[in-house]
Amino acid sequence: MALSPRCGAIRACRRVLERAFSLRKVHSIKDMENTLQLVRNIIPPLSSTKHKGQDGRIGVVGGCQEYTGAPYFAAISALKVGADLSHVFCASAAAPVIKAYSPELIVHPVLDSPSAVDEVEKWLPRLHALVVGPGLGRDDVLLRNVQGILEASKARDIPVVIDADGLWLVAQQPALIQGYQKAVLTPNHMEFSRLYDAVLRGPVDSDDRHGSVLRLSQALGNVTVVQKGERDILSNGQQVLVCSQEGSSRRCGGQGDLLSGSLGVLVHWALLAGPEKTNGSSPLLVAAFGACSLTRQCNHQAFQKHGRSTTTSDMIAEVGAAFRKLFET
Ligand SMILES: NC(=O)C1=CN([C@@H]2O[C@H](COP(=O)(O)OP(=O)(O)OC[C@H]3O[C@@H](n4cnc5c(N)ncnc54)[C@H](O)[C@@H]3O)[C@@H](O)[C@H]2O)[C@@H](O)CC1
Ligand SMILES: Nc1ncnc2c1ncn2[C@@H]1O[C@H](COP(=O)(O)OP(=O)(O)OP(=O)(O)O)[C@@H](O)[C@H]1O
Ligand SMILES: [Mg+2]
Repeated sequence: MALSPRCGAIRACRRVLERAFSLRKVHSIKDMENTLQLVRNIIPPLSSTKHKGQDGRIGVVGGCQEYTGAPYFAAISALKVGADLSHVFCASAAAPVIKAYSPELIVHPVLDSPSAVDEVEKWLPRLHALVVGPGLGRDDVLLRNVQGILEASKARDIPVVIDADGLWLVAQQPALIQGYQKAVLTPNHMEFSRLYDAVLRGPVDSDDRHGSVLRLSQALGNVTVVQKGERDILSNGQQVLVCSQEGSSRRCGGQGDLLSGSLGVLVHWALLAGPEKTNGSSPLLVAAFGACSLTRQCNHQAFQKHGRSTTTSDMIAEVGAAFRKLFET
């Protein structure tokens, strides 16, 4: 349908206003430092009176025949950031491989079983957060099971970070997370375009990344969205944050898995701390800002040592030092 000139002008005017609105929210270095302080506020103190599990029991749902690295990266990152226990719920073919990478992960070969939803549901009361999607693949049986796991998690009010092929599922069925206030989506460039197109029925305006993230979050009922990229743009439909922590130009696969695994723990910590500790800001946005900053700092530090040969394993080896530098200053 052709637009009347008046309608076109109104639309252009709206664009300018929206852009100005989102640009106002661009984070200055001072804002970045203030937000990092909020992340510091949500980190639970280490204490000799705590028992195993109190600082986080995280579940990663993903891992199939093709992809075993992604769920490993996410689950080990959760542990390295400070969770006490990290579970992986994966397809049976992936389980021995993931177990062999690390004795520190608890690996459940259940995702392709006919009773997958029940098997995972048994563990849900013991989990603080789920990270859904790293290395999940797009097999229909697995996706159907993950749909059931997401529904069961929502029914129990468990926070969920949705990444990678979990976002593929959400793009097919946005209703799955519509309005769920404890969901955080972490799309890369492609995943964001797919989601945006599915939910808003049109292409992303590449000149207006802030507005696009804001609109997607709003259209999903204020679900928190983290668009990863040269700068990470984060929104809960009300506020837009930008994370431009220095990283590097090295773009090896698996960095997003480090981010989603870290975020699983930080989401749990942020919700436990509550808005008093985040100065009224959304705890989930603060957690997401923390995970983005940490991932980029790991990338920066690993690149200093390894240059072009940097891999995600090198970044994971930097989690402890990067965490101290950003959050324990
Ligand atoms: N070692 C592993 O097991 C890994 C497995 N992975 C898994 O691989 C599966 C597919 O993930 P993909 O991320 O490939 O998802 P997609 O299949 O949606 O592909 C994303 C595509 O977007 C492209 N892209 C990324 N950023 C871009 C940008 N800024 N501009 C233009 N193009 C851009 C990438 O080159 C890639 O081809 C997921 O299950 C994921 O978890 C990845 O996490 C990487 C590591
Ligand atoms: N151009 C860039 N410059 C600097 N950092 C970037 C750039 N693109 C992505 N990143 C950072 O890399 C991390 C992972 O983002 P990326 O877009 O690679 O995710 P992904 O494609 O999901 O990764 P994965 O390979 O794990 O699936 C994020 O912390 C993001 O901030
Ligand atoms: Mg990814």
